[in-house]
Amino acid sequence: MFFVHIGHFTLYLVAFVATAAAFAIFESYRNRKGNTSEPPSPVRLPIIGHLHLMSGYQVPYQAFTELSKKYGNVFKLQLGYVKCVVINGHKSIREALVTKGNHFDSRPNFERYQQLFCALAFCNWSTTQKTRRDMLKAYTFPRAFTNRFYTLEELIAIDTRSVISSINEGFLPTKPIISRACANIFTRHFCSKNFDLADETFIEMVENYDDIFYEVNQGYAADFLPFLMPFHEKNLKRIGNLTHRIRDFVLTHIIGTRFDDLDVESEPNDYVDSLIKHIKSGESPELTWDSALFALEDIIGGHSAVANFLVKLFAFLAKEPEVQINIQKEIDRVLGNKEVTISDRTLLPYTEATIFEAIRLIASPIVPRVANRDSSIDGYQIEKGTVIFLNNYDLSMSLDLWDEPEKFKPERFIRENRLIKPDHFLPFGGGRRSCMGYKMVQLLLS
Ligand code: HEM
Repeated sequence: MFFVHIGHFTLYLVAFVATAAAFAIFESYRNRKGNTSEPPSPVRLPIIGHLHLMSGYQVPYQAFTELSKKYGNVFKLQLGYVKCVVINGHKSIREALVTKGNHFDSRPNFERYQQLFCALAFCNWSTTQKTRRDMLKAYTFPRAFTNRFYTLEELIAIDTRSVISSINEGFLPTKPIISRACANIFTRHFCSKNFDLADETFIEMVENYDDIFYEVNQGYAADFLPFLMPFHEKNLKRIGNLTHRIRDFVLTHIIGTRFDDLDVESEPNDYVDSLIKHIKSGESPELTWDSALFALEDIIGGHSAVANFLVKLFAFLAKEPEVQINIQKEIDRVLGNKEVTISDRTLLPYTEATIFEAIRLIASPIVPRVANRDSSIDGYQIEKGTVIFLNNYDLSMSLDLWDEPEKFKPERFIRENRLIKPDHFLPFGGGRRSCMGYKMVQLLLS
């Protein structure tokens, strides 16, 4: 009887071990395709998955950095209904942005973004997106010492003088003045349209953009758990209304009769001309007037990014009197009493380094990507459709990459009186979806 019992027990044990082994083999087979395996992942909760791991941090990217200490550079998170992979570390981030940039060039399809005009930044990669980017390049990356460059230099100088005189007159708070000046530089540069900075309709347009910019930068649990979206309905309606107000402004005060008036044979004067010319001459790929307007609205909205950055830059400088003195000394030494213009940028490495340092510390996130096919990063398998978070915060703040990363030290970007940009400094992303405005940011901020 005892032996019979032992026999049954042994049989159960063998069956259990065999089942467990089969399961383990199945899991490992499921996790391995070729020589890649699935990225590690923390234990997840039902429905919310790993969303709870984001709580207690100012920004999710701080949570990603903490998790990377336990799970390594590439790990998997289930954020509500959305399958995500977080990528940390210079080598892996470069692999996703550059080496396999064409595998990770799509953007997440969050319902909230559909309500905002994110035509350029939140669409998937396509020939239309490539064309829109190519068309923009002439304006966002004006070649040095060309007519377009000098025109931009002149209009930046005019609006900068107006900001300085408003500040000298004690006009406070400064953010609205800076935002309006930046918006006017953008409307003049991309649309050849100058506005009176005190014009009520123009001011309303600038405020609407600022509101939308704030909204785009918020992360909602509802992005990952769409059943929560009804709780945001009122706010989304409000934001939707702002986008309509901006469309009205663009059509009435910027486009007017330009679409009908443009002679397709003529050279485009600005970005609006380029868009209209493309549509009217039926160039390929086809661009609808609606999507062209979205792209235009998106690019005018770039002024909010610059204005918000400038305000943060001034806040850093207010806390760093030493840096202010160094900048002033550099300008006095190099330019004397001459007004600083964008052509002088390269002569002022310390001033440029201050801008880099502020950009590093702000560490704005790289807009999430989506894998457009089954691929891999650092040997880990990434499934098509996975949302990819590239942890730029880690690159900007890592103790391994920067000396005293919490401190504001522009001199870290200078070697032998020359500006240097380390390879791991990627504040504008990289590859085919990199920031379209980074050159303008550098020109405007200097
Ligand atoms: C300090 C200011 C700015 C920062 C830190 C910044 C940073 C970024 C980053 C990290 C991305 C994502 C890149 C990637 O996925 O690899 C991006 C995308 C983009 N940025 Fe900026 N940006 C700034 C200002 C601007 C301005 C002024 C403009 C417009 C003139 C602009 C236009 C764009 C566009 C159109 C995209 C989407 C490109 C695409 O998806 O194809 N940005 N930006």
